[in-house]
Amino acid sequence: MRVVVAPDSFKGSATADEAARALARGWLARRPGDDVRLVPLADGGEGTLDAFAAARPDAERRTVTVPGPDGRPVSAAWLLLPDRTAVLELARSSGLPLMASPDPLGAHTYGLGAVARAALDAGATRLVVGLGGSASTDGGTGALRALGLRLHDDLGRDLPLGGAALAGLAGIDTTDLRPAPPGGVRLLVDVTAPLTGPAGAAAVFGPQKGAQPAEVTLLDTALRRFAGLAGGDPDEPGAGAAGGTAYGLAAVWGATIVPGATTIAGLVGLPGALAAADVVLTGEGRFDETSLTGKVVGSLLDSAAAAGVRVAVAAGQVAGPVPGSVSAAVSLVELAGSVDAALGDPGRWLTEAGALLAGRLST
Ligand SMILES: O=C(O)[C@H](O)CO
Repeated sequence: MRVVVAPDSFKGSATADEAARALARGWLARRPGDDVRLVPLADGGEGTLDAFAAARPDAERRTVTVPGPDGRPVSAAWLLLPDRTAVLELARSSGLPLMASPDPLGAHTYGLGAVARAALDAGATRLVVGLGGSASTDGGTGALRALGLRLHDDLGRDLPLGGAALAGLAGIDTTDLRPAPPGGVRLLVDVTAPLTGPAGAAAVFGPQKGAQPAEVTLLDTALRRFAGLAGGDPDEPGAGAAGGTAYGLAAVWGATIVPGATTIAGLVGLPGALAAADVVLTGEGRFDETSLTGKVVGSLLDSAAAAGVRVAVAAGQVAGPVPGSVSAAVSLVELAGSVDAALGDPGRWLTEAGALLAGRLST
């Protein structure tokens, strides 16, 4: 059988590359004669830079120290390609795992803007920015402020950083905003969520950043206030990515929003790999209905169906009904017996899952 192993990262426990290797090890233990090709994926969130780096060995890797989402310094990597395109990943500078403790109201994206500034200073003429896995719900205002935007209250005072402060926003001043690079800014987004409302950034992703229901309401109101002054299209699919960073960068900096999963899949050669495959083995930390809204596994299900390739899924957890387009699914937590056991040795359980799925798809 010709097998493509194309997982997303298992956030916090295995990179996409580590997951692909472990799944393939298990598969080959059960079916040693198969032709197995590894195509680790990403969707704009964590792992995006690695996916680009693997696909573009000519990229120069740089790092810069910037304020993280809670203000503590972080060292954030980014890539400079020979054509002077810079590739940035928000999760590296402003991601949820960088927080010492959750702060859904105060966490911010200032660090992302500082990385963008460093890339522009280094001569980048075009930016590609992976958005997802953020700690904040600040509409990208932190990033824009690092680039010179001023946000003030009705007394003309600068607002503090963070999403909640936007509830007191009275005016936006772009006088000192650094212009976007001539080649433009492309945002690779990990979700199709709009900025606000029940399917928006605060309602859907606020709770995973620690927001309680009243805080979700406050953040949603704050984002609406920002959108009321910044214009643009808060309903554009993906505007809600990374706590609304996609919206902010699109509305204020003229950035373009594109689906991260399909764009990265194209870049790393997934369509060609699928065309020559019988089975694709994918996976992610949690497989649930949000997986089907622009994430790696959902978009891979669509591509595999179009290519007539069977799909097997290994996920840390499988929640809710498994779609009919999936031939077999395995939960690492069920395999290991508990969340702690699964997280304690992800390589072992991914390998076991690979072997189990090879057995199930043999019939
Ligand atoms: O960062 C976030 O808010 C989620 O990954 C959705 O983009």
